[in-house]
Amino acid sequence: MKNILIIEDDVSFCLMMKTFLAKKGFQVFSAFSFKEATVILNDQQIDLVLTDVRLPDSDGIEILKFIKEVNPSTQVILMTGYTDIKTAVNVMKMGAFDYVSKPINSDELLLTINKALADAGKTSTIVNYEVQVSNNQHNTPTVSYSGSHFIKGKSEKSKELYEFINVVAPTNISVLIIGDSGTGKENIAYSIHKLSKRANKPYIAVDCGAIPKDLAASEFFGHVKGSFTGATTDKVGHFEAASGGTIFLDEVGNLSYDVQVQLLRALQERKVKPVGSSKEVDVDIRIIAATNEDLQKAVREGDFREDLYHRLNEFSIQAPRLNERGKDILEFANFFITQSNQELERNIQGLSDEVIDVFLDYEWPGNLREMRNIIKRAVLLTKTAFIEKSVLPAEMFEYNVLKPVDTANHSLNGVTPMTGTTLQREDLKLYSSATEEQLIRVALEKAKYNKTKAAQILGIDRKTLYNKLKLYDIEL
Ligand SMILES: Nc1ncnc2c1ncn2[C@@H]1O[C@H](COP(=O)(O)OP(=O)(O)OP(=O)(O)O)[C@@H](O)[C@H]1O
Repeated sequence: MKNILIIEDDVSFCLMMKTFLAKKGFQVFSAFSFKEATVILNDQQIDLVLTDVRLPDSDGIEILKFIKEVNPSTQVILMTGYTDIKTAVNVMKMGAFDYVSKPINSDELLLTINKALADAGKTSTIVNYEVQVSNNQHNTPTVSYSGSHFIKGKSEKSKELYEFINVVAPTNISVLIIGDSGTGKENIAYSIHKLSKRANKPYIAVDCGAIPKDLAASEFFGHVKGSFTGATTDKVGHFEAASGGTIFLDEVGNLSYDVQVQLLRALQERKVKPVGSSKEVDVDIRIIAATNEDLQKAVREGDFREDLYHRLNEFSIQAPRLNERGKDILEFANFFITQSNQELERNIQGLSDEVIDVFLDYEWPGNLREMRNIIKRAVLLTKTAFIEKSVLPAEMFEYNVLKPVDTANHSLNGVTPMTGTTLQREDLKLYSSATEEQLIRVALEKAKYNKTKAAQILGIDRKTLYNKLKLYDIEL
């Protein structure tokens, strides 16, 4: 039986989830604060932690750091409202498995938990590579990758991206893929490998954020039996395993300084020495790295070695954000609908016209990963043939209220009504309390602290606004 720890300060919600997961056959522990959680994490062998991103005494980043210190193989899933998506994405960069948006849908949660548990312990993936170029129902060229397919897109940004991929792939030069989380960097790396001369040799993807500092040398270079406590057998490292092929270093900015030194040496000398061994092993690898951090800044601040940076960045590719890919957005949406239909055995036909507008208008801060998650959830909840607005998460509408106002079309004191309608009175009720507080603060700011105007912006009456100011202890 797998052990799950829920960390959530909303007591009734926490208990509700506890009951739900216990019914699904898990052994469930719960904590209402970070402090309580640390006691449980120290005492119990926890397979998966389901945690709110924001707790009274801590936040997602601190929680993840602690968990990874106590037990690096514990999977972490974050629960988040819109205002915390940025934090959730940061925590994912540091090794959390995924995030689920509030309000939580139980089926979606269960799917994510099962996936995380099935994935536990993997810091690298060896991919089977049978590339086929095929056509999906939208006539978009796709490349097969571990049984699923990928879309290239037809927008200018997408064309430019694949031009770069095609140019650099046949060479042996190191590529640094830079881009926000969820933009498809891993897919780009794999496409380069597949189009290279090494296509029939191993492709090994290493999540640098998930490797504990102390084990990094052994993970990369291997070890011999008995070289340290726990080294009960010889182990081949990722470099040796990838020899002849490609190694993909995801989240390369997360490597500790010591490991950066060792990595640089291995890249320069093309030899590695397993921990505890006196023999060096020749390795022939092509290296592709990815980052969603500003590595140049990290270099300036002394956190990332300049020589390694240049070694990795012989050629750089910028992964475009989803909202820069124009009409490709709808192709990606159809692709994820087909994928979710298969996964969930549904038969959703597409997006309603209204949802198409929402999708084209939305910022997609979590890029392709966010779209995949939103569509999976919508496919699960949709009872009709087409996905309607009612099954989209509230954050897709909140986003337009909260995002900076930068075009002339915005009205009503800077609040952007979604798809041409004004923010409805009921809308505020959909939000979780943390988001609601944030919305109120933003509205007040936009209204220059004029309460009547702020109430108008929020679509509530002044009395309700006063009550909420009191509720959230907002002083003006
Ligand atoms: N071209 C594509 N077509 C269809 N799906 C894609 C494509 N590229 C990426 N995806 C999907 O989008 C999601 C995010 O992709 P991926 O993990 O490659 O992003 P990433 O930029 O590496 O993210 P992170 O920075 O968080 O590691 C995955 O579910 C992936 O399957």
